Amino acid sequence: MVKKVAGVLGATGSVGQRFILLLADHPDFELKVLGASPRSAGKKYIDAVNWKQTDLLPKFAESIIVSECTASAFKDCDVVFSGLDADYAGSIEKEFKEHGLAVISNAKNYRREEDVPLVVPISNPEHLELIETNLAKAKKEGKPKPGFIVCISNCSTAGLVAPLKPLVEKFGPISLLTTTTLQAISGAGFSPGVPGIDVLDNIIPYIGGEEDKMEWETKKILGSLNEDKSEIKLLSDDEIRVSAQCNRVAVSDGHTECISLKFKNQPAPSVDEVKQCLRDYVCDATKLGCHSAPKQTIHVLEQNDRPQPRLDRNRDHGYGVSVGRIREDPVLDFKMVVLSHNTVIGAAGAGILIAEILLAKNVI
Ligand SMILES: NC(=O)C1=CN([C@@H]2O[C@H](COP(=O)(O)OP(=O)(O)OC[C@H]3O[C@@H](n4cnc5c(N)ncnc54)[C@H](OP(=O)(O)O)[C@@H]3O)[C@@H](O)[C@H]2O)C=CC1
Ligand SMILES: N[C@@H](CC(=O)OP(=O)(O)O)C(=O)O
Repeated sequence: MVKKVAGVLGATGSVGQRFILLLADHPDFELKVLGASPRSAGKKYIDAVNWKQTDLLPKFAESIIVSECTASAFKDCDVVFSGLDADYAGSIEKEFKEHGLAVISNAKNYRREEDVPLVVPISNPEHLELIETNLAKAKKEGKPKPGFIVCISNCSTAGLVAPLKPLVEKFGPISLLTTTTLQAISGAGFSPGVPGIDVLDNIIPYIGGEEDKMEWETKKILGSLNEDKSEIKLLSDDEIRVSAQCNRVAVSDGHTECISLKFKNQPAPSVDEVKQCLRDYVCDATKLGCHSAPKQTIHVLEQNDRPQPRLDRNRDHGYGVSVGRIREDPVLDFKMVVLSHNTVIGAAGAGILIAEILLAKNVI
């Protein structure tokens, strides 16, 4: 198969660097165009980037000349992944969409737009049907293939919804949900990033905007498409109440979340039924045979002291989510600890898995 041409916006950042690692030797995509700020544009990637990954910079990327983030520089791309700073993503991604490009974005700017799917690929890939509906409509009207934006969720939201989706599918709605996060420093990006003096020997009990994003995005991701697949109906505050508290901790990669939940339907299932439901869940990307899809979507861990970021974040190459300490909660029904790799299934990996799903459906 001829590989699709891919580009990465924000290629020098925390998410951008992860895209480069995950797209090296990818069977479906060939990464040809890298974009970053005017400070980096015109330089060889190796000279523009401050590489911070524990894996070495892949050779193929070293000598690519960094482009400015303009649609003309990316015009030959079948898909453009964005890891842009949100201060700049809004206008750049809009221009790309208007030029007919397919953009899969990590930035928050368009997540709340009605015609933009907000997708965690292991949880709600069906929301991508919104894009298919728009493309079919344009085709029927004899218009050229339109560009589009798909948004990836906030990285903590991705970990949160991963166990919720199978539970809701099997046991019905969740009415109350609380989460307390312990978030890795790579989540704060590299420009400038969290200063060592702030985070070492410390916990920072505030991440700007994060709690609101988790509380809102969960309602869109768990919402459903209307009958003609043209709109996503968010869950209302009456259907689910979500409360998030977010903390930054001195972990390099991997967001941990302590969650508690209550089902609407009572009596609630047993702990064993909850565990079995999570173990049995197979995400659509795995069923479709997507290259990066996790073999096991949710890893249910039985050891009392797991999951731990350093030990568990790379399960299924970071595309799988770990859930441990599943037990009854004396206030709500259950509590558990969830761990997800914030720059893989919470960011770049999610973008690649979305692209693989869109490719399987002939959208890109
Ligand atoms: N890190 C994470 O775990 C997650 C991040 N996100 C989101 O993904 C996006 C990227 O995050 P992250 O990688 O952490 O951020 P970084 O700060 O590490 O990287 C930002 C990128 O944006 C580029 N940039 C900055 N200014 C401009 C400009 N004027 N024009 C074009 N490009 C510019 C930078 O290029 P240069 O190096 O040249 O300055 C860099 O490549 C953000 O929107 C973030 O909120 C979402 C989920 C998880
Ligand atoms: N705020 C997240 C990462 C992020 O940038 O999220 P968002 O794309 O929702 O702003 C973190 O600090 O770990």
